[in-house]
Amino acid sequence: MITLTHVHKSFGDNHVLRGVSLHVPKGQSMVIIGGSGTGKSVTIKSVLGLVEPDSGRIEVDGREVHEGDRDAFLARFGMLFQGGALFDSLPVWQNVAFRLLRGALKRPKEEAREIAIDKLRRVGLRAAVADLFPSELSGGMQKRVGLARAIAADPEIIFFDEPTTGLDPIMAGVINELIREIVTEMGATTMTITHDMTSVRTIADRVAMLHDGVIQWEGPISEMDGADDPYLAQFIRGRADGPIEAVR
Ligand SMILES: Nc1ncnc2c1ncn2[C@@H]1O[C@H](COP(=O)(O)OP(=O)(O)OP(=O)(O)O)[C@@H](O)[C@H]1O
Repeated sequence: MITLTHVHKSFGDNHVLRGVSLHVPKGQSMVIIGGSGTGKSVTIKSVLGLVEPDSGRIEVDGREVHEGDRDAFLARFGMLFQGGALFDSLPVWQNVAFRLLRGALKRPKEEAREIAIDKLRRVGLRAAVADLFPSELSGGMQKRVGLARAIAADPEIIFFDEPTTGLDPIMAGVINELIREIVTEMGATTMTITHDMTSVRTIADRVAMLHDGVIQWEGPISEMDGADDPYLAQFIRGRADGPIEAVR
């Protein structure tokens, strides 16, 4: 499980996180929503230890993220980056097996390739795709490859950063369904950032809305539509009128 307690982070005079407290129970899928620039990425980077908070605590399974061995800590995470973030110079299978070919999770090359092909199949891609290069794939296929890479090392914790950005609505739906299935079958603890309300409804067990540097609302997806928080209501219905200032 992941617990953030009163986390603050500023960049110069930009006070982004102003006391974020959030608990992600083990095996649950937490989706973080909120306007552009509200600090969703900064929150996730803080959990990964890529951004150091100015104050507050972040614990994974009761342990401060900055304590202990960094390699062993990062080996527990999988990450699907915004835009796929594949290496153009590497064939697909080496992208998928990237972390199995080096570092704490290193395996023999043949085994790493087999795992990559197995994960590609899991996300609906045939084995022949393994030897293509990312530039030869459509955006939807690249997203699947990114997903296969995120799950390659069977991580306990997975982060999804805008998993459907740039995809058409049907492909976005396919990726959302795939993420939900995989998360359920792996029993992974996940945090997802998205602006896509369809993703929220497909992927989330719980939803947290970040606004003005704090978690404005948090609860199970089943309670989201009926919640009487005016900020949440405005955001999920995409209304220009409400307490959140829309800059036009
Ligand atoms: N390394 C950094 N240095 C300086 N400012 C930063 C840095 N990282 C983030 N910020 C600032 O922190 C704020 C929050 O950024 P963040 O990327 O977390 O927003 P977000 O909620 O993920 O937005 P979006 O939905 O647009 O991706 C922004 O104002 C951004 O400029």
